[in-house]
Amino acid sequence: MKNVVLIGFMGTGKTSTGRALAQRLGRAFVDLDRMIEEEAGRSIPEIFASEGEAAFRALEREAVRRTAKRRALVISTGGGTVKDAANVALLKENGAIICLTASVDVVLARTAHVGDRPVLDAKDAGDRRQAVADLMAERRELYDVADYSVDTSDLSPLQVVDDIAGYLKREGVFRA
Ligand SMILES: Nc1ncnc2c1ncn2[C@@H]1O[C@H](COP(=O)(O)OP(=O)(O)O)[C@@H](O)[C@H]1O
Ligand SMILES: O=C(O)C1=C[C@@H](OP(=O)(O)O)[C@@H](O)[C@H](O)C1
Ligand SMILES: [Mg+2]
Repeated sequence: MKNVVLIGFMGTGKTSTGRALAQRLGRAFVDLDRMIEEEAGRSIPEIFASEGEAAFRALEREAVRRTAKRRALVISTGGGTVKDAANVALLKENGAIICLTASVDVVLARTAHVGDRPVLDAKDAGDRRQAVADLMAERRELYDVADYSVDTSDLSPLQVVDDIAGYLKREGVFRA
């Protein structure tokens, strides 16, 4: 049984949609960020502040290594997980890769709370919209590894789940 792996930029809905999709499919759900937080006993912003991004990325690689070899999961990645080619290869080995996208303004609205997403906060030099636009442009090609993509800008989480479940059914990944 293949995993279903959600990738995409911050605020596209990977965590919330992944949880709902897992419920819909009757599959176990793993959010890599939550897994890292639970194991470290600290939040993602705390890990970034105390140990830096490189240390976070090492924890993320380890979380991917252990999770990707499991079966029949819905896995939500973090927005930067696919920066590492080895992470992508591991996740693809046994996973259907679904990319969630959203417009700059929708991402801006969904990530407006400063303090939750240290990568975006670090890039925000007073113009948060510009920070989102720049980082999104910088990372756009990384998300091309997906087998299927959904623009979530004008969809409710439920509609996103329906869309992905329809794709999986058509592809025969799950009897969704
Ligand atoms: N399709 C959607 N429509 C409206 N709000 C959404 C949608 N998907 C996610 N959200 C909201 O956007 C915020 C970020 O979602 P989240 O699942 O954490 O995204 P990600 O994990 O991709 O960063 C949350 O407040 C969530 O409730
Ligand atoms: O894009 C990134 O580099 C990051 C995205 C975050 O996950 P979400 O995309 O779920 O917010 C989290 O992994 C960390 O803050 C770094
Ligand atoms: Mg998330």
